[in-house]
Amino acid sequence: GHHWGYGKEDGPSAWHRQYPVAKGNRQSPIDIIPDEARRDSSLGPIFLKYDRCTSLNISNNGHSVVVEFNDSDDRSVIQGGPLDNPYRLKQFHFHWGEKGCEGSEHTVAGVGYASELHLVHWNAVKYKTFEEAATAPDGLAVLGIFLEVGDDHRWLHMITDALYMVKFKGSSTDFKGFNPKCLLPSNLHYWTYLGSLTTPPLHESVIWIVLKEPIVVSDKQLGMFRLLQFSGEEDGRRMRMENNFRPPQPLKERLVRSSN
Ligand SMILES: CCCCCNS(=O)(=O)c1cc(S(N)(=O)=O)ccc1C(=O)O
Ligand SMILES: [Zn+2]
Repeated sequence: GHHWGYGKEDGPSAWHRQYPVAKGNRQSPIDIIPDEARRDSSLGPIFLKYDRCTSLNISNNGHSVVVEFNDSDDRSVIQGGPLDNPYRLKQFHFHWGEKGCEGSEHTVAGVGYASELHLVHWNAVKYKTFEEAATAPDGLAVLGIFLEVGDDHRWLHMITDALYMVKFKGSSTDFKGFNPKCLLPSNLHYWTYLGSLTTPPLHESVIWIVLKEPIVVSDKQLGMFRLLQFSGEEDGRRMRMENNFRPPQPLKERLVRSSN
């Protein structure tokens, strides 16, 4: 149908037809140029208070694999840095390529990583629901973490071991007790800028916080993500889930700031 995807006909270059904001002034991702980012001493550290986080399920939504969290209270929040309020963790998901040199959404001085993890948070102080926050200019805060290929990641297997249960679009399974703190790099230095969702509806509602230090995962672990399918179990054509990333968008009048 006329649903969006990552193929030739329904991919990022076509999204503007149904989502004109795709050509807006604060679209994501972007190419981050470290030398042009403004070091801002007023930017404090970010704090991830995930200790009481409650993961619920892992699912294949036809675009990525998503782990959802209980966001009915402030049990798991991100705060500090560029944020004026604590933002509640709602879900995390990944974007990846078919080979190691591309797959991330943000790039750094033109260089892509093999994958990018997005932890999506929403401003429950100012907005009553996630849906309302998702359309507000300061409604969402997404923490982006680059994945590069190297040794096995000691905790990522908890996710890759579950992927066979969500191979097809629309599948979901319980996924309790997972704390995404285990997916963070040792150093939380970041770049931050005002942007958007990187998938339709592309709302310009995201304060992006992109960590400078990637985490390391093995090609075998990344390969498990490529066993997922964009398509449903009954769909005739098999569609391997890979290259589910939007390319960098024009920076326009924006400034990227850097924590120390
Ligand atoms: C009310 C409409 C909200 C749609 C966005 N939902 S989301 O969880 O923030 C999201 C963010 C992103 S992204 N890459 O963080 O902008 C990708 C997918 C989704 C999703 O819908 O699964
Ligand atoms: Zn994303």
